[in-house]
Amino acid sequence: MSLDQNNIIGKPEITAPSVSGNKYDRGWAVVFSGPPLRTGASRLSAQAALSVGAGLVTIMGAKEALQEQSAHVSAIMLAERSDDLHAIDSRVTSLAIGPAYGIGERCRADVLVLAGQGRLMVIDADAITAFAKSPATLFTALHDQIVLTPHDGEFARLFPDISLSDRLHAVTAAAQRSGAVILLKGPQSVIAAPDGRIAINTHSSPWLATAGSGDVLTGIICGIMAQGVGGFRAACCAAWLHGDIAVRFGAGLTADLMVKQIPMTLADLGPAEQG
Ligand SMILES: NC(=O)C1=CN([C@@H]2O[C@H](COP(=O)(O)OP(=O)(O)OC[C@H]3O[C@@H](n4cnc5c(N)ncnc54)[C@H](O)[C@@H]3O)[C@@H](O)[C@H]2O)[C@@H](O)CC1
Ligand SMILES: Nc1ncnc2c1ncn2[C@@H]1O[C@H](COP(=O)(O)OP(=O)(O)O)[C@@H](O)[C@H]1O
Repeated sequence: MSLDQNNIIGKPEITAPSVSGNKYDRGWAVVFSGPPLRTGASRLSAQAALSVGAGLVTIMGAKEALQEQSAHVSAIMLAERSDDLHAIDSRVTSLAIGPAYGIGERCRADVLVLAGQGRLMVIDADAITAFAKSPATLFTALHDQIVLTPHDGEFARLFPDISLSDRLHAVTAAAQRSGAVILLKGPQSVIAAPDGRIAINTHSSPWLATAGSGDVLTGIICGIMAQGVGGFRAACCAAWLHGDIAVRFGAGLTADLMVKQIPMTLADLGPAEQG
């Protein structure tokens, strides 16, 4: 990934798997499932994470939710969550929580425990909204390898006093306050890190604005992170790739189709270096 003098994100590079490597070398992403009848969003995230190159992807959730997930996925693994989220396998390299997760106390507790593990992580959707009344509690648990991916409504819930009239300023202030990377979604998504780095993705199309699109973005970030890419860079690369899918596809794009387009988008990033 490159940035020009205006901090506009350029085409990312991908690293090909090593000839002697195995799937664990490409990382292991865990995506948290929503409850029964709300499992689709996390499934989109998990499918995107796998397609973008994570070596393994697990959907973790309650047994009833996994029974629903199991009717739809094959390569993605399913794991029943235990009450103690500290017990997640130490080989897991990235986490994603939020898409259709529910916004109750369980969500807040889970986010805080997971954020405290120091892993690369994406916090999206309900996992943002759940902290609307207590953003400071969330911020105390965050670190600079966590990416928050709010749309404007979610941003206003966490940062009600930060005006979105100047989006670059708003995202910079939010990253500094939260201690995490902020990816503010929109026609031109803006990404800022707590250390002051900032980037803008202009490679996009309005066809990206469709239900579940943000859930796919969350999965792309998590899948890139799984492979060892840090939070800011993973967010920038993912925003470009997500936009590229829509630029190529145009009319009729749906979130399900976005996942299927990921290999085509990656194929055009070559020639890949061997990792
Ligand atoms: N296939 C699925 O299962 C899908 C599940 N989804 C889940 O549905 C839940 C609700 O997500 P939503 O984002 O729809 O709703 P939110 O709960 O975030 O609230 C939507 C409201 O936020 C405000 N808002 C302000 N700016 C906005 C913007 N740029 N985009 C959207 N809303 C904006 C509007 O008042 C809007 O009515 C999340 O858990 C999400 O993950 C959605 O991602 C859609 C697809
Ligand atoms: N007008 C637009 N042009 C380009 N991209 C857009 C536009 N509006 C929204 N997007 C993108 O579409 C995605 C919508 O995500 P989100 O609001 O989380 O939807 P959902 O909750 O349905 O998944 C984001 O990646 C955002 O950047």
